[in-house]
Amino acid sequence: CLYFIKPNTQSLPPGPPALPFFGNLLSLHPDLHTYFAALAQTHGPIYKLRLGSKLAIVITSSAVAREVLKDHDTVFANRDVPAAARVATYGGVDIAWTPYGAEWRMLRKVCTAKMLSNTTLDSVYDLRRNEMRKTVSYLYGQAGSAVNVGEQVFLTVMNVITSMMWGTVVEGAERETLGAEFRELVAETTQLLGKPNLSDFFPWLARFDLQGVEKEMQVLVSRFDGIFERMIGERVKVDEEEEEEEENGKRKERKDFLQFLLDLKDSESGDSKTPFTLTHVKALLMDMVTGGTDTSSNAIEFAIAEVMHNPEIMKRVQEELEVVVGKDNIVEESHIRKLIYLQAVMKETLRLHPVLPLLVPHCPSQTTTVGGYTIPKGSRVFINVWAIHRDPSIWEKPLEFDPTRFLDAKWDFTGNDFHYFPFGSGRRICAGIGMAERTVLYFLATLLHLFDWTIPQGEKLDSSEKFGIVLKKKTPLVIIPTPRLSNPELYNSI
Ligand code: HEM
Repeated sequence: CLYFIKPNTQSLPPGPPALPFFGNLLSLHPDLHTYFAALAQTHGPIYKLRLGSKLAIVITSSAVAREVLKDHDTVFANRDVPAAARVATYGGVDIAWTPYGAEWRMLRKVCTAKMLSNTTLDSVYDLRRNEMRKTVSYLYGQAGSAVNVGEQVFLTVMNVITSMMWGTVVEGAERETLGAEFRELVAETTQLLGKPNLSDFFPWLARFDLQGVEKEMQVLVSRFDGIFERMIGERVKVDEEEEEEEENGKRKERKDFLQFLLDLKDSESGDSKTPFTLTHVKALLMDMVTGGTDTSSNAIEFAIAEVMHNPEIMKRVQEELEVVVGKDNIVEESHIRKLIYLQAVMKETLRLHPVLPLLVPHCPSQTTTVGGYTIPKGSRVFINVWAIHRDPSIWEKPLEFDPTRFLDAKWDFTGNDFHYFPFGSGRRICAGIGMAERTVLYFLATLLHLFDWTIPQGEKLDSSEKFGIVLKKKTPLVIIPTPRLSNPELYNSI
């Protein structure tokens, strides 16, 4: 009898009826995360959609996510690279899009063991601090007027990232111009990456680039590339000029990413089978500017909006800051580990608004059985972490913003618990967790310690979401800062 109720392991998962040729493409809703969650109510924790000739699998349960990201981690540690992403990353040679294998392992190692390791991140704290202080001083000047917080935070995160990349090369006015150019480029790139592209749904049409997405992306990439080339060129020139000083022992020690990557490229110590090339340097820089900016800044924006929504929570955050940091002091990164409640606020923000709500889609390198169904090689697998984070069978009052659920330290960012994994899990887990934690917590702590925030008269606070490659707030958070502390020096201590 058991034989009959066992799912047929040869069958594909269920799914909504599909049209010939287009499949389910025409009924897709732009807010994919909520649309996918609604379909799961009818079709269950694992279902299929036909997007043109591409098979998409949507996973909406903690147990099935575990099968994919843990039990079959190696098989699913691959990507189905969209045409636009391939162009954006020098042919997909960055960390996020490289297939699972030796090259990816080498890039990941460069990134996590060196560039984004705690030791390296500690060593460039000054750069983060400087940028944060500049923003504080700007906000102080804006006291009483409405400020677009997301824009300011994005700008600051972008400046932090670029100064970590090549902080010691670009200074003064050039920094400002470069920052603005990057902002525009990143916005256009993410927008283009999120645009549905026929080339991805009908791969045999890809070579025609019917919507011109690849062509547009190529233009953006050449602009990025121009900047990367210029930075690398300037760095190499300065290096040569300084060779003499080095002989006299006077050469300044540089510790930014660009220097680290260039040294690595030139060193013979790399793995000879998977050499680290100039293209890799550029693709990694690209990952940093596109992957590291929007994600953290949107998380910060959501966190401030949620805390403002809940005055009791704001009070508790500010009380903790007064105890740990004090009223005549500024927040330093060293305070963060003692800000237990604020850490819970970050976790709860990423539960309710995971900024990559469907992770970065995974792709099995061989046909595999998951949840009793066949997932064919090459399908695009979406894991709806957004829906799992709101699953009422896991979370009590899932729609309520309540940081206390994280106070007993039960959940962390390691991806070991498939009830909570905003950074993903397994081999492809986010490569920038340490950096994201530092940035989000340091920024939140500083902004909430130094300022009270109010909504302009007649405006309403809301924390609704708009789907994109990165989940954003539907309406930007435009709010008024009022200095909380009496010592003006705390606001101008650059
Ligand atoms: C709040 C901030 C952030 C969140 C929530 C976040 C989340 C994620 C998620 C969900 C993934 C995909 C995991 C998967 O494939 O299953 C990812 C991948 C990645 N993230 Fe993040 N991220 C954040 C910030 C950052 C930062 C600051 C950096 C670097 C500076 C970064 C670099 C990367 C890279 C390189 C990957 C690709 C990893 C791979 O494919 O091996 N992220 N991130």
